[in-house]
Amino acid sequence: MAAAGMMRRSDSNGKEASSATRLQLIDEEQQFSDQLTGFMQNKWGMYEAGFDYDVVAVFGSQSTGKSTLLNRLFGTRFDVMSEAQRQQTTRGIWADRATSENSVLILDVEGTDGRERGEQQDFERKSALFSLAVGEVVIVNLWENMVGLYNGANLGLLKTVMEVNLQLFGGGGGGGGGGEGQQASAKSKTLLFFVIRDHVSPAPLESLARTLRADLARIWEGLGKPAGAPPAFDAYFDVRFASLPHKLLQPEAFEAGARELRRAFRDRGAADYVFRSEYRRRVPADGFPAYAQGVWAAVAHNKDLDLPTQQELLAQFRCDEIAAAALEPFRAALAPLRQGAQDGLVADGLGGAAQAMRAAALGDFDAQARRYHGGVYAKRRAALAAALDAELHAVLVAHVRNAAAAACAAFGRDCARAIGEASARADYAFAAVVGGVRAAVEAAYARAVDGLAFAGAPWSFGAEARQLAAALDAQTGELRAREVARVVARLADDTRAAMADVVAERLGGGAADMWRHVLAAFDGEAEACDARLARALEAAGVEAGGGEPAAAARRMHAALWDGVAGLLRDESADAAVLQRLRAAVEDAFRYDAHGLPRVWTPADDIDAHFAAARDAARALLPRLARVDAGASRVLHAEGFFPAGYDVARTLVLVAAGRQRDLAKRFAREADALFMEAKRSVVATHGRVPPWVLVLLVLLGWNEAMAVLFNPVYLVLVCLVGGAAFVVHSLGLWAPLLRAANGVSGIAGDHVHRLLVEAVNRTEPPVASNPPLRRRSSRTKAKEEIEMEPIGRSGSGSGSGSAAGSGSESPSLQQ
Ligand SMILES: Nc1nc2c(ncn2[C@@H]2O[C@H](COP(=O)(O)OP(=O)(O)OP(=O)(O)O)[C@@H](O)[C@H]2O)c(=O)[nH]1
Repeated sequence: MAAAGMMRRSDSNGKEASSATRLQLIDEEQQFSDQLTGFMQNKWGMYEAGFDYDVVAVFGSQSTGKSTLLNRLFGTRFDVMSEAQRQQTTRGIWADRATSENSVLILDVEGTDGRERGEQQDFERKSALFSLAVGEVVIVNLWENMVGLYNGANLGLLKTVMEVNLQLFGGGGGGGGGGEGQQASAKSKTLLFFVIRDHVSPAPLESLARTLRADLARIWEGLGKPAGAPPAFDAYFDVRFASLPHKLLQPEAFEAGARELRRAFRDRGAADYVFRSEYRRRVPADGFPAYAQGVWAAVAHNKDLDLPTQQELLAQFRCDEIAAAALEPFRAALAPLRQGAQDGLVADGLGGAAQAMRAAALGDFDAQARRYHGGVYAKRRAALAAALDAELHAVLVAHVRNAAAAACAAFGRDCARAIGEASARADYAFAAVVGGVRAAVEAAYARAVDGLAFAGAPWSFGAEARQLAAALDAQTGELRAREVARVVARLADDTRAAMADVVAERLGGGAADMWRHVLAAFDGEAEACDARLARALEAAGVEAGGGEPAAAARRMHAALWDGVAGLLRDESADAAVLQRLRAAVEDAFRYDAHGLPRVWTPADDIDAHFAAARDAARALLPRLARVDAGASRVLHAEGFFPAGYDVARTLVLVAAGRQRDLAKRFAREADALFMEAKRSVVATHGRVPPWVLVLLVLLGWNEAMAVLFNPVYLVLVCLVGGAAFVVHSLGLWAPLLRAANGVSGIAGDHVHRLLVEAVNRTEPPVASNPPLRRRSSRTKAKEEIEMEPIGRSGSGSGSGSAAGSGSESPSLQQ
């Protein structure tokens, strides 16, 4: 288990006071600390450094002053062995940040010779692999007296460093990937910075450096190189040398040398500045914990440490983390937009917001993830973009559909309003009104979807725009059809109104050519309506010459004729037809050729006149019963009506059955007319002869004088005369006579019954001769009048004259 080496007390291990900023990255049990991320974020402040940080490790034999040197150079607080106790202090690998402004991570590696031989070689190799994989500068710390002595430990350490370096960076640079980090790591060089301690001999540093270079060359020559690996030592390493005086014997010189050396590690502007970009491993600081852990995991388990693979794994891990982090604020910002879209709202400026959200998420991702393995970064970025687009597109599509639905609703609503307002105006044009509304709603839709199909987005919403256009086209078609239907209905109403007078006049006249006039008027109206419809269709935006105008014209023709046919049916109702027949027979029978009323005389042949008038009226019935369509230019024209329109059905106004019924009813009414004529002859010419009047005067002279000279009689006569005058003036003679007849009949019957009873009382009844019930002649006549149908004399067609002149007219006999 990893352990943080924080707050160690000097009394427990003989070290100096510990610092809270150092971390035992790899402990004695070779466990990797799980606190590296926390240290980088919170204690060292390096997590956001990107590539702008450096890693330096120190190698060397145990207790050769490595920790002391690091603390001098970088201000770290690594444990330093107490000079009194002289025991190993650094176990595993410790890490701390330099106190300089530059972000420098220092790795204090356990000294060689610190363990048993087998264990030592194993850990030495592992720590070298790890340090070279994550660090760019390796400080090799050694005593001056060890230089040139072919000390086994130092030779072994250098050999190990070169071997693992070849393992890591040999072989042509490892796997590809093309990313920023991958390219850099494949070409990374390592700086071997030899610090010769206790340089007290007169041998100059250059001499010591030459010796060490010769050792390095000899070791390099003896190493087996991977196939394809650059053979030159310089392809992998830069080498620098420095020496420090003896710390105890020359403390001031030591401190001065340490300060000078410190400057080389801190001063970025110095010509000999140690940390150069070509040494960097190009692992982003925020990925360093995962990278270092992955490297150590591979090293600790003796797996092949393939840095490109490690960097790729790191990139995958970190890119996923970064993508997840980038998605969070994106989803938070998208949530209200999604809710609005689900609620059917249309948001303003959604395109800009969507683009900004998408760009922000990708920007957040790019800012961190682009430092990682290029191939992985590109894949993860594409995956992130796809995830963003999927979520964004769902919201945007819903939004676009809301906008389209709103546009359709607004189109229907605004068209109805605009048409209602404009249709009463003289310059009303359907196409212009609807076109204006459509332009407005399409502009509103365009504003709503503006910017939604921004650059880089894999959608265009062209299909939605086409669907909206199709929906608006369909709505326009429906509105246009309603407009045409409205125009057709108006034309039909106008035509019906215009034809009403013509129909009434012509059918009332009943002339033989009445249908020619009626249908000529209809033809004219139809032609006028054709012209009006053509203008209306043009205003409605219906393309001339297509099938639609012709179809509309056919529908209009049907509507026109339906209206007129309805008019004709109204005029062909039973009462109307009877009225026309009655008027016809009256006109012919009652009026002479000059239009003067006839006064019938006994010399007139009433029967013949009546028969002629009745036959003429009867001839009118079949004429009224059916429209003579042959008189029209258009009714039978090809294509005048829609297919399937049954014009023949509309031509029949009075069916055959109705005709027969009407003929009967007309005959009865005509007979009444005939009877009236007959009575008028009797009334007019049935006068008392003059000699009868003279005889009456002579015979009644004495009675007249008696009345005149008797006041009682005179008053009685005056009263009776006055009453008679009143009855005559009021036309009450007929009912009075009927009442008198009734009374007299009843009285007669009563007297007759009394007489029979009296006779029956005086004479025994004769069984063979039952008493006869004799009807009075008056009652019998009355019953005959009531029972004889008045029209019987006239109902016999073809025998009108015989009926008129014979005994079939009881009223005449009376
Ligand atoms: N002679 C000499 N002694 C030194 C020098 N620097 C440090 N020392 C002493 O060497 C001893 C070990 O110092 P450390 O810095 O702990 O050495 P180290 O290599 O880190 O030790 P380990 O971590 O145990 O391997 C201490 O007692 C130091 O005082 C030096 O330059 N010369």
